Amino acid sequence: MTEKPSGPPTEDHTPGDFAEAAEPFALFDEWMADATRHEPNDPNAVALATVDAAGHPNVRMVLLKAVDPAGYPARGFVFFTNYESTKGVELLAHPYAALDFHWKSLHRQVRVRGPVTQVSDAEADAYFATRPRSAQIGAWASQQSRPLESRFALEKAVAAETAKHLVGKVPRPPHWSGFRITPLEIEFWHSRLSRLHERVMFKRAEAGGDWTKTRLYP
Ligand SMILES: Cc1cc2nc3c(=O)[nH]c(=O)nc-3n(C[C@H](O)[C@H](O)[C@H](O)COP(=O)(O)O)c2cc1C
Ligand SMILES: Cc1ncc(COP(=O)(O)O)c(CN)c1O
Repeated sequence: MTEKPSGPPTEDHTPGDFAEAAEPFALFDEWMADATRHEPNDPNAVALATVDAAGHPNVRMVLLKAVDPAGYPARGFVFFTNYESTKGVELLAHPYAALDFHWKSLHRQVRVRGPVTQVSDAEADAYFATRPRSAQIGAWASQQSRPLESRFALEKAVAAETAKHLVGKVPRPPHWSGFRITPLEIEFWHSRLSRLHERVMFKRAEAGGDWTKTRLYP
């Protein structure tokens, strides 16, 4: 396969030396803010890796909905899904995950690994309440990741749920909620010329612990 040029030289995409950062959360916020300005869509899209009961990896995209502010005990990365989906079942059985953000137009990648916890009902309710009504109905209608007989069967389920929730607020389905990944590792990657990329890994032994920072060969 011939390689297409991947845009302008990238030396200038990250002014300053991001290896100077003392801790990863502020740097992540900066990079997410840059992505929000530059990516054409879904700057918060992230690949989420889990493992199944056989120890086999699985990966799919989700949308990052929050990064906790400083001071939050299990400060981490939050997304929402159906707990009965494949990812939901895998995370409930083996609550450890990896994330991979790739902001193509910025030539940047951030990788995260850490233990996973369930968000509180209050957090899930608060986020669910912000979703468009049609997406709230969809959360009731979709048995995510289970076999669907036909598109018509889904449309019937949507119609039935719409009829059930004609008036008033749509409550959050009990099986629809969020997961929080509390990072013990965060790696920042920025492409440089000749594949001599910049990599900086932050690690800590436990949530709330001190970060160590290491440069890695590209
Ligand atoms: C850009 C993008 C963002 C997505 N965001 C979510 C999300 O936040 N939550 C979710 O449940 N599925 C999301 N999906 C769908 C998932 O990738 C996946 O198809 C679905 O959740 C089923 O995954 P599972 O069978 O591994 O549980 C997204 C898909 C794409 C392409
Ligand atoms: C099935 C599903 N659930 C949840 C989400 C999360 O995003 P939102 O809450 O904005 O719908 C997505 C985003 N594509 C999705 O596809």
